[in-house]
Amino acid sequence: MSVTKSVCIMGVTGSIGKSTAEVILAHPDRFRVDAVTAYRNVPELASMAVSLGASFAVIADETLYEDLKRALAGTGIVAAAGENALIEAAERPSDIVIAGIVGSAGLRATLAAIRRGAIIGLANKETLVCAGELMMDDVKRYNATLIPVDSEHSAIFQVLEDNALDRIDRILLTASGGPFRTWSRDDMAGVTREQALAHPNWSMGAKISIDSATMMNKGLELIEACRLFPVEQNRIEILVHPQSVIHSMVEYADGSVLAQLGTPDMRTPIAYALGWPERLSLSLPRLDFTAIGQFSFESPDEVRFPALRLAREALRTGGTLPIVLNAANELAVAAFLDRRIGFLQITELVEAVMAAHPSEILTDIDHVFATDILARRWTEDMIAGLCH
Ligand SMILES: NC(=O)C1=CN([C@@H]2O[C@H](COP(=O)(O)OP(=O)(O)OC[C@H]3O[C@@H](n4cnc5c(N)ncnc54)[C@H](OP(=O)(O)O)[C@@H]3O)[C@@H](O)[C@H]2O)C=CC1
Ligand SMILES: CC(=O)[C@@H](O)[C@H](O)COP(=O)(O)O
Ligand SMILES: [Mn+2]
Repeated sequence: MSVTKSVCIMGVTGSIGKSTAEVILAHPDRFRVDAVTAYRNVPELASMAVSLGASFAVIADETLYEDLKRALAGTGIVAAAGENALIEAAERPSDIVIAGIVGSAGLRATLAAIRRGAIIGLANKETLVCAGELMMDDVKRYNATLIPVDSEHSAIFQVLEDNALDRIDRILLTASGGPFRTWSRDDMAGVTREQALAHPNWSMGAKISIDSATMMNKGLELIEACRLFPVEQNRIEILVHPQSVIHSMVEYADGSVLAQLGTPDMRTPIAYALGWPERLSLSLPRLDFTAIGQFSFESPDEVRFPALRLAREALRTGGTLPIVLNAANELAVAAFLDRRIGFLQITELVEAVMAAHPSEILTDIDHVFATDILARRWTEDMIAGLCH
């Protein structure tokens, strides 16, 4: 007989948040939702809080507190707002916190969940890029459990044998290649927001969709993998696999390669994290191998996709450089989505900000937040310079 687990969903109005809600609603006997959070989308937050039967709902933008209170009037759900309320949501004694906020904005709340020893289903990869080593230290210190939700890292986690890190020869981190996998740099120069948002296999939020198009997503995932599974950087290979069916693979010392496969649907890794250490049942379409016909593989092209080279450089250099890479990328992607800069300028900006600001040794978590703020300022100045 399984116990009912309580869940906090950070970023419930987003793509990960909604997929999490679907898995939970399909298993009403297994889960109870305690807290839900969003940034600015009050109507969706209120409606999801009600349909999920949550007790506590947080809107991160403080100016929207009264709107949320009004939207929840008569429901018995407590409304709260602001960064401290996000932390409060993560600190409430739920069994599992799904970290589904986008960007480094999710870091304080994820740390709060770690520091109370929670089980965290981590989708919010930018937190590991910015503060990975400090986060992993805290996971150990506070006896927390981090279950990766990012599909590739979930795959690696699922095929990782106990205490096997020293018997791993290679981790093969698969990449779809994004919508411009076969495009030349010249052709990429003119792509529109709509073309860049149209991922060939996955339906996701705007920021990660653009990251997939520049392949910065794979760069961030490389850093994420090094933090979660501490093997040397050169043992992690990025492998382009346009079908997105093999979600990643681990090659062991005896030459055996273990892979996790599935349809490209985030409900599978989310269900794995929610159910862990058990597997939940999910009634999703199954893989039809004869319909797929063939799997193909390619090497990544770091010339057409410089984000891969930049992420490797940030990882190799370490210190504050991954924070600078991430902050510059977050702002550059937002500027592209606002049609203020072109597609190729996203990685050009990241490279310029990284080059202009040498890395420092990372001291503590306050240093992470201070660097994030500074790097955002530098990037904003560069974007303003480009747009005039
Ligand atoms: N989508 C996917 O399939 C996958 C996503 N991921 C990772 O998961 C994370 C979430 O991605 P995704 O769901 O696509 O993103 P979405 O943009 O769809 O959703 C983001 C969520 O975070 C909230 N949010 C945004 N900014 C802030 C902020 N400053 N403070 C607090 N909350 C905020 C949004 O609220 P509001 O709606 O009010 O703006 C929304 O609930 C990302 O880190 C992404 O890289 C990883 C693998 C797959
Ligand atoms: C679903 C998921 O995990 C995404 O991170 C996905 O990997 C994006 O696809 P790319 O392989 O194109 O980056
Ligand atoms: Mn991924």
